[in-house]
This record gives sequence, structure tokens and C-alpha cells, in this order.
Amino acid sequence: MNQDTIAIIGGGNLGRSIAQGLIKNQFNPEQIYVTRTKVALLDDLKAQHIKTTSNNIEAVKNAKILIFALKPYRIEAVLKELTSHITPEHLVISVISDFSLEQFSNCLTPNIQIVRAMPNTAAAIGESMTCLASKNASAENISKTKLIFEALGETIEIDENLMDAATVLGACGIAYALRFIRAMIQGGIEIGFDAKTATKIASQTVKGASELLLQNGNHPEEEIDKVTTPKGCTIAGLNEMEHQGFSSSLIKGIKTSIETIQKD
Ligand SMILES: NC(=O)C1=CN([C@@H]2O[C@H](COP(=O)(O)OP(=O)(O)OC[C@H]3O[C@@H](n4cnc5c(N)ncnc54)[C@H](O)[C@@H]3O)[C@@H](O)[C@H]2O)C=CC1
Ligand SMILES: O=C(O)[C@@H]1CCC=N1
Repeated sequence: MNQDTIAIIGGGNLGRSIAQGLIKNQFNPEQIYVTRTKVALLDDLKAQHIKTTSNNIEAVKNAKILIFALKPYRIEAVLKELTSHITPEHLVISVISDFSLEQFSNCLTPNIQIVRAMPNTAAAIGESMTCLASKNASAENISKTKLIFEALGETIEIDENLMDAATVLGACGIAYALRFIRAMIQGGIEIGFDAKTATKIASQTVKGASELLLQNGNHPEEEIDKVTTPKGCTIAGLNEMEHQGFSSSLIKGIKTSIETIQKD
């Protein structure tokens, strides 16, 4: 594939997921740099022919597309060191939560195009949901960004003012869904399955439920109606879950997550 060299600055949980997803989807590993202070922790990626280094300047100089995947409290210091090496020929992509396009742009020289992307860790297996926002990026650079994140799953363009909401629903959402599956597994064990079997049943069932919505475009309640036999066990269980605050606790959790981002 004809590919611009990509540098992922910050090879932690998300940065590595992006790198892994890209090489799974036929990106050339030799045209991907991943940086991390303790570079030895990237040896598994190096074994897959990805270029790993602790030298951000080297990665920036060798790449056309820069994906910043650092914690928000580290980005300003890192950009200070890199500013003179980031040019208008670069496409800058930030997956950093709670760090706006304006804040990013204020750390760079003028005329650098930046796209904000909010993927999730399912990028590693090509199943991310990635929200994208930009103010000054050209159509060509938005297309390039989409090409990268479409290799990692689905993409959607949103207004930047919804980026915190995208962080919560899409990125934190992976954790909420996994906690739901864990609870299903625990319930499954209580009613007789061993952990491995319960995990398989719960995971595939949740995947099937998602696919029913994604493939049919139906409202969840329409699919729920097909499962709830009158006087049956599904509606009895569902109503008990609601009496215990199931939907309400999820909604409150989502609101608490966004308040946590927006409190500073
Ligand atoms: N983990 C997730 O599911 C998601 C994270 N994000 C955002 O992505 C960013 C990264 O998050 P995580 O990957 O979870 O954090 P992380 O802490 O796992 O990864 C950050 C990595 O950057 C490395 N690092 C620190 N200083 C560096 C430097 N000077 N040069 C190069 N590397 C350096 C750290 O060693 C670490 O491996 C955050 O802003 C987070 O909000 C966004 C969506 C999902
Ligand atoms: O919890 C966090 O702060 C980050 C942002 C999205 C996922 N993890």
C-alpha cells in the first residue's frame, strides 16, 4: 500500500492499540514509528517490524503523519521539545482527551493542520468507533485521517464541542460494556456455567445484540420486544434490573464521567 509514514508519539494503551490495528489492516509496519520513554516496553511491536524509539524528534522527522497519544498533562512539555520540528507538511492528529484543537494549536507554529480523533482500544482489532473533529484541516488531510481510522473500525465526524461526550460514550464506553459483560459472566456462573463457558456465552450474546442494532438499524426496544415473552423470564429479569437502577446507574455514570472531564 502507498502509505505516508506514521509516528505514534506515546506508545501506551491507546497508542499501541492503534499501531496493532494498523498492521493488522495491512499498513506497512516499517512505516510506523511508535515512541515511548521506556522503549523496551515496545519490544513486542519491534518484533513485528514497527520502528520503536524513545526519540520523539527522530520519529517526527521521519514521518508525515503524527498521532499524539500522550496523557493530557504531558503534551505541552513534549510539544515544547518538538515544535521546531513540526512543519506545515505534517498532518497532526491528536487522540488526547480534554485537550482542545485550540490548546494544541497554541503549542505549535502557525499553519499546522490538526485533527482531533477519539478512538477506543478496540482499534487493536479493527473495531474502534472513532469520532473526528477539525477546524483548519484540508479535505485531503481529513480524508487521510479517515483512511487511518477506517482501517481501525468505524468513523464519524462531529463538532469539536462534542469531543468530551465522544470520549465518554465511545472511549470510556469500552470499559462500561466490559463491566456489563463481566456482570453477565458472574451471573452466568451463579446459575451453573463455568467461567470460560459463561464468558463465551456472554461475549457472543453481547456481540449479537450490537450487531442486531448495527445491521438492522432498529431501536433497542424493538429487538427487546422480540425476546420478552408475556409473563416470561426475560421481562421478569429486566424489570428487576430496572427496579435495582440498571439504566439509571448507567446514565448517572456517563454523566459523572463527563463531569470529571469538564470539572477543570
Ligand atoms: N486508553 C484509552 O482507552 C483511550 C485513551 N485516550 C487518550 O489517549 C491518551 C493516551 O492514553 P493511554 O494510552 O491510556 O495512556 P498511557 O499512559 O497508557 O500512554 C501514554 C504513553 O506515553 C508514554 N510517554 C510519556 N511521556 C512520553 C514522552 N515524552 N515521549 C513518548 N512517550 C511518552 C508513556 O510511557 C505511556 O506509555 C490520553 O490522552 C487519553 O485520554 C483516548 C481514547 C481512549
Ligand atoms: O479514562 C480516561 O481518562 C481515558 C479517556 C478515554 C479513555 N480513557
